[in-house]
Amino acid sequence: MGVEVVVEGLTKRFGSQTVWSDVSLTLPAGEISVMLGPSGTGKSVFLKTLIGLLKPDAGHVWIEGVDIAKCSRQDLYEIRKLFGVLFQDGAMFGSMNLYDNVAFPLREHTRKSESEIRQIVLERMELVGLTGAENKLPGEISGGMRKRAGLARALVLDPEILLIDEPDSGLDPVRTTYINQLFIDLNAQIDATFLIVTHDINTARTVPDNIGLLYHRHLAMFGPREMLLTSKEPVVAQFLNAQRVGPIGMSEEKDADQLASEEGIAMPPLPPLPLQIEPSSGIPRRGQRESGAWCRENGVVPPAGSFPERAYAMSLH
Ligand SMILES: Nc1ncnc2c1ncn2[C@@H]1O[C@H](COP(=O)(O)OP(=O)(O)OP(=O)(O)O)[C@@H](O)[C@H]1O
Repeated sequence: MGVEVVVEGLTKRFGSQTVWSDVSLTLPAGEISVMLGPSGTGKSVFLKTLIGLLKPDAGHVWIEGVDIAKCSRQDLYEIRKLFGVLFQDGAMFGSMNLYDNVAFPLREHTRKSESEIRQIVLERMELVGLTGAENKLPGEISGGMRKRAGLARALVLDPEILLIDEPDSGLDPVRTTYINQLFIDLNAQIDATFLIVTHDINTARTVPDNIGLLYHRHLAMFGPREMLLTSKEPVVAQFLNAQRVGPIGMSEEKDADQLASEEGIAMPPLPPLPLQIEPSSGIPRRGQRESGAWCRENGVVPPAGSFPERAYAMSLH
């Protein structure tokens, strides 16, 4: 089972620029969370701070009783072994074939024999659908394959926490759907805690158990998927439904004139809530909740046409 990540009052500055301040959230163990936010709001900086590559100016990141923000180098080294990280471009070594790229963390961080390494590498490559591509160089394969190779490499040390930065950037919609299904299936299989940074609204609406939104130097909201998808909070509703009307402008916040010009233009109604993607095995993930459960428990009526209505209609036939 993955481990919980507790973030408390986290603040990060570069010189006089505050990237975000007072960010508090808990990534529940074994669940999938997605972090959204307009460009430049510090999503990548947030991932790097969680893994201790960047030091926050204030706050804590608690993992298994250790505060990443303040711990010793030795503790950080140990805690990092819990993480698997997939960077945007897969971050492959260009001169090594995929096999050697995927084997790299095992050769660096373990004393496993080459035959043990071979078994793990081939298993992980099979998991991400790259069997047969072991001898290819990163430059010889597509962006989608590079991402999957990066994922195989992030998985070789059996991570408890997977941080994934924009897995869908540069991928076509079909490949994005495949990689999203892969995340759901992986989560079902390895039970790690996932945090995915994405700009893809469809991914955010259908993949995670929880959604967070960074906006204007703070965490606007973090919580269960259905909570954010039904939220009428203007920033959240605008972002999750990709609308132009709302407080978010082309370059961050809209100014008073822009907002005044939108007065009287109502936000369009929320679209129906989609079903969450299920594992292809048909066996529910450990952290999976029934679609509509959050809405029911919190007395929220989902927008017309959402999953519960459909499920209800189907159960009548
Ligand atoms: N090492 C650094 N030194 C100084 N400033 C930095 C550093 N890393 C990031 N920044 C700044 O922090 C801000 C947030 O950057 P970050 O890459 O985290 O944004 P993002 O939300 O991931 O953006 P995008 O969605 O466009 O990838 C930016 O203004 C960036 O210029």
